[in-house]
Amino acid sequence: MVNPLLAAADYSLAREGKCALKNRFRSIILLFLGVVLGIFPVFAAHIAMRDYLMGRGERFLDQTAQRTLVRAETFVQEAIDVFSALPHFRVPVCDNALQERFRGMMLRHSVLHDVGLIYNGEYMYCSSIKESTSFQPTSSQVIGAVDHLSYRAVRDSLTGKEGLLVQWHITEFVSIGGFILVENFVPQGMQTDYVDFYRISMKLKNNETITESTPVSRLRQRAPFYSFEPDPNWVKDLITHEVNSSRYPLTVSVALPFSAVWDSFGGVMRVVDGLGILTGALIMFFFVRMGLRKPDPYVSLEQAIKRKEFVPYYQPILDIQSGRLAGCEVLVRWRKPDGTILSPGHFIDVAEASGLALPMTALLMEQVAEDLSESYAKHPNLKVAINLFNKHFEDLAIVREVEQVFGNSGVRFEQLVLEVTERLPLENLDRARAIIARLQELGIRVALDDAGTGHGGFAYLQKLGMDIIKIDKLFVDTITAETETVPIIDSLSQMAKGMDMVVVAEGVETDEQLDYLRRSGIDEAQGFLFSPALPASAYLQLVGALGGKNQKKKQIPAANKDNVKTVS
Ligand SMILES: Nc1nc2c(ncn2[C@@H]2O[C@H](COP(=O)(O)O[C@H]3[C@@H](O)[C@H](n4cnc5c(=O)[nH]c(N)nc54)O[C@@H]3COP(=O)(O)O)[C@@H](O)[C@H]2O)c(=O)[nH]1
Repeated sequence: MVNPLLAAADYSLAREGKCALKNRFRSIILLFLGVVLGIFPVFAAHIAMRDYLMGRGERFLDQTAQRTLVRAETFVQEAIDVFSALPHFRVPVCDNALQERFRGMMLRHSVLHDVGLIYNGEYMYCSSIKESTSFQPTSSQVIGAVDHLSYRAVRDSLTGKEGLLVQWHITEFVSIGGFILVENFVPQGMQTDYVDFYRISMKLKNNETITESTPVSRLRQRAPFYSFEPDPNWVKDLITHEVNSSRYPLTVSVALPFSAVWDSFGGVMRVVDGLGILTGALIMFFFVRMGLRKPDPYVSLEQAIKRKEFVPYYQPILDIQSGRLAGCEVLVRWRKPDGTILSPGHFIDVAEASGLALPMTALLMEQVAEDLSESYAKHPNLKVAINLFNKHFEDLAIVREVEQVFGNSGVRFEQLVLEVTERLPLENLDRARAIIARLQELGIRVALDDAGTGHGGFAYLQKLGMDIIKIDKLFVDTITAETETVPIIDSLSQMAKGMDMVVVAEGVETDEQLDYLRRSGIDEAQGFLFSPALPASAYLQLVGALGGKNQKKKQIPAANKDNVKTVS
């Protein structure tokens, strides 16, 4: 049969393992987040910059298209203004006077490459330049916005120049024509980052191209004697923008390869990418650090005290001469919100070093009073031992605290034992003595814990005026079946008896140890042989079963055996 009390202790250890697993899971999640969130800024910076550059390219195209269209509209308007000044109500006679007039118009208006009469839309006679100019329509369709006006794309057959022919119709067959050179449409010398990359084309509304200016054609214009190898990439991945004229059947479309915009920002992009990588690395570093960092123990303890997560466990102490339950020692446990139970080894040193041990003890005392009041009021012979820290012996605060907590509780001062460890030296023995004396005045007993392990020894016992001495497990462990004598236990026992002190042995685990201790006259003992530290409910059950005033020989649950142990 498994001892249920030890099973409870095993369960606690299992919970501790579960807690470590949970922390590891948290670290893995944080590391994962670090990697994911760290990569994010690298892409985000790149995409944001791409969008910005795309917008910048589109703005440039829009401006260029608008400027080109305004320029073209101005030219066309100028030609129409010139024609409207002519007497167009009758077919003019091509005489010298008319030719002179056309010549004058052409010279005054640099926009016009030629002006003349057009017959049947085929050629220009009465031209301002020569007797007649023949031209080839490059557009199959004539487009007119107004009845007597029409527009068509043409090329001068003599010079090969492309242009827009604006015609003012006088009769069905005769019209006045103005030949505008489209090379003038495209704004020259635009100072932009992309001047050598964009394509600009002007179309009539029927989609007939009047003119198109490509990076290659512009370069040829600038340096006609060089042979250019057009960059095959310039037509790839084009950003295009189109604007339509509301006055004339004209459309301007501008296109720019995105790579041109991208390349012009190569330096900036490298900086942005670098910043993205840096930010990503910082985020990654932050999360990785968080993932690998253990929570600040001080902060954790402080929060745990506020949330009252420290709870008392009670290890039964037995009178090994009579077999009666003598009381218990309070051993702190950290009950985490997820139910994990941590033993003091995980936090007691930090609590002591940080000073948080004081509020932790205050919290424990309050809970002890709450847990035991009812039961201990019925069993005044039972004691409860509470461990104090060395810092408790620096001022009288502990006396006030004990009075406040237990003064009105069911646990009387006479039932209280306060333990002071010999392991750590007390700073000021006189002050400690005064504090102990005040506690004893109230009826509280004081025990020297871990006796024989520290440097205080006999001096502590004498100077501090202890009531109880607790022999450390270290010495109890040396007792085996073959042991005849353990000098330190025997001498401590004798000395204590001489000073009228009660002797308690700690960490009793075997029958042999129990026999030896009892033979040596040790009064009380605690240890896994009887029971580990128990939660309040289990201890109160035990008190209910064993703690009666007239206890006789009782059965004590064995810790390491399947049967039960009788202490006689
Ligand atoms: N100032 C305070 N110190 C405290 C408090 N609660 C505990 N402690 C000190 O922490 C140390 C570890 O305590 P814990 O893990 O609770 O271990 C105690 C017992 O569970 C253990 N024990 C008891 N019997 C046996 C046994 O038979 N075998 C075995 N292997 N271990 C056993 O010993 C510890 C009790 O030690 P002691 O206090 O010396 O009686 C420990 O130093 C505690 O003192 C607290 O509230 N305040």
